Amino acid sequence: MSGTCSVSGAREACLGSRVLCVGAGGIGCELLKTLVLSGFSNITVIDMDTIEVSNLNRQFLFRRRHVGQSKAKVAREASLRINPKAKIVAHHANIKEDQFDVDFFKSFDCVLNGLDNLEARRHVNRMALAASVPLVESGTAGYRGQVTVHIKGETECFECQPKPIPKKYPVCTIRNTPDKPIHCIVWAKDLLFPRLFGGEAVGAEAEREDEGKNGGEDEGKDRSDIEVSERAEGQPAVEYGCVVLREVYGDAIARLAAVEDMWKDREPPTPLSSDVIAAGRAIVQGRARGGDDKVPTSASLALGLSDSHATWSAEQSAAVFLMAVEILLDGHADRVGKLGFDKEFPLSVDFVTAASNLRSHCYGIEPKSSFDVKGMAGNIIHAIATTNAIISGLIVLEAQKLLLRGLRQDDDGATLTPWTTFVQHNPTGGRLLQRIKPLPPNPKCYVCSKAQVVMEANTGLMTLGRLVDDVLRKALAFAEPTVTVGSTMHYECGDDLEEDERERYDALRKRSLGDLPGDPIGHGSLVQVEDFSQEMSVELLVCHREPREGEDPDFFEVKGEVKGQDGGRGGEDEPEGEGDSDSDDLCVVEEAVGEKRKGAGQEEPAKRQRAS
Ligand SMILES: Nc1ncnc2c1ncn2[C@@H]1O[C@H](COP(=O)(O)OP(=O)(O)OP(=O)(O)O)[C@@H](O)[C@H]1O
Ligand SMILES: [Zn+2]
Repeated sequence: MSGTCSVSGAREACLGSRVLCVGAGGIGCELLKTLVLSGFSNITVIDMDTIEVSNLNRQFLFRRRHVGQSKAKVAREASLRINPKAKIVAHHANIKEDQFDVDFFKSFDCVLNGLDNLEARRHVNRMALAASVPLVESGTAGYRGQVTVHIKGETECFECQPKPIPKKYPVCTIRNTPDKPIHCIVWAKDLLFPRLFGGEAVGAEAEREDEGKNGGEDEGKDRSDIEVSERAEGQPAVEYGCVVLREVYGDAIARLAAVEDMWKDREPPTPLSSDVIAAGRAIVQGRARGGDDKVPTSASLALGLSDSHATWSAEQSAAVFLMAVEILLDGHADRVGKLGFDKEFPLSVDFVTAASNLRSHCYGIEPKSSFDVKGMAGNIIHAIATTNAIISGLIVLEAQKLLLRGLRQDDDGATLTPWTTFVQHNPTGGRLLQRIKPLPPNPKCYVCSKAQVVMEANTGLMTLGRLVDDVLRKALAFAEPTVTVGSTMHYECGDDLEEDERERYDALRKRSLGDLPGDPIGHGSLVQVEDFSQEMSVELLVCHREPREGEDPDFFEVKGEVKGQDGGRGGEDEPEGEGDSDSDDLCVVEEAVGEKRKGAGQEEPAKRQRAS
């Protein structure tokens, strides 16, 4: 073929292109449907998950009879029914597995993402770069969504811009000075619930302010320090629940309120009155008992509080609290000590709703319904099928342009320009979609431009293990990092290591950077980090410094373009959705926004344009 070809010929070739779809969830299902309806005939789909009942409302390739089956496989069958001529390959697997190596990615003409987590997105970004295959990335959060196009050397990669980090709350706000419902919810979920029913460390949301210390040997140590008596031998669960209420909401809050310094600029909390506790107990004791001995699945339903959108009075909250304590301690005795909050476990939602609302009551904060609490505690942004459908249409449009670009060399390019498109929540000027030109690659990006990464740390304290786990894997998203300084290889991983090598690396992991044999890592060290699975390498410049006052002694800061990705600082924005007039059915907790909207480019267009 010469430099030109007919439009219809190009179109046909475009539709025959090899397309890789990663994810067969909310976006993935819509995407597969749109691809086959548009005539695409050579599709590979990967998803590691099985179908759940909660997927059925929007992942319409799936039916109730498919619950428990592979999403990728069922999505393939359903798409084949739409277009039986298409060739569709399905993998029920994690995209990070070794079988999906760079050669695998090279076998496609474009990659289309319908993922829901940053880790997988970053991995696919690196694989697509290594394979020089264009990537169309997408994400939705409720009514919002975006599609971005990543072409190596031409547009920014997925990791060129720092992504918003998940919101963490200062632990002192959570423990002592809450002023928003979410603070009380995080307290109930991450501190009180584990204290009474779990053996787990506090969850991810209530973090120390001196971040960077979330992991390593200390994990599990940072338990709830809520002081509460143990249940006495033979003590009825409801009586014990009353003791907890008195100690945690009465005595502890009275002690806190007496610390005058704390309340100079804010209202002190009011301890929970014994009347409220007594009224709660009376409601529980007066409830109509069912004839059978079955353990109730829900405390609120057992008390006749069936409207999940209603907010309970303080007395009702006390009743649900006591009821949940009774059912959990007596009905689930075998699991006590191991229970964690789970948005699908109604008793934990009941408990957290009641416990957080009682705390809100003491602090003069508005109460929330169990529906709201479930969303906020479970970090749910309710997915909206229409947004997924719009986004999928846009992905296919961008994919078609990308593929045609390779085929129609006679085109002047104008119609085939890739766009970053945002689906807006509050359309400006009547426009639902807003598009901007993709930015060029960021020369400071360590992923696509090989820029150096600077890490500040206390090299006398930081262990090799922490460097590998928290810096390289977590903050920099390496899958299988190898660490070399000068001529010394300090660390490598992989399944093919000999036993003695593994032992040697395990021993080295415990040593501090400054104490590594051969070429220790100290101020000014240049560390070569390579990941053969991602075909990626970076040079890490280490700057030793002592911790600042009040800082975690084992801090680290990764500087340059990756700042904001170390789970460290920033992100002081107000929680989105909170206080929004339309937040009723859109429970947005910023943790979830951080995760979901990190999807692809996710800043509002106006902000990005200013930045560019
Ligand atoms: N590393 C991965 N490899 C393969 N598939 C992945 C990977 N990470 C995420 N996915 C898939 O991406 C899809 C994302 O879809 P979606 O956001 O609709 O999530 P969901 O789990 O189906 O729904 P929800 O989280 O809202 O209940 C999921 O089906 C998930 O299994
Ligand atoms: Zn980049």
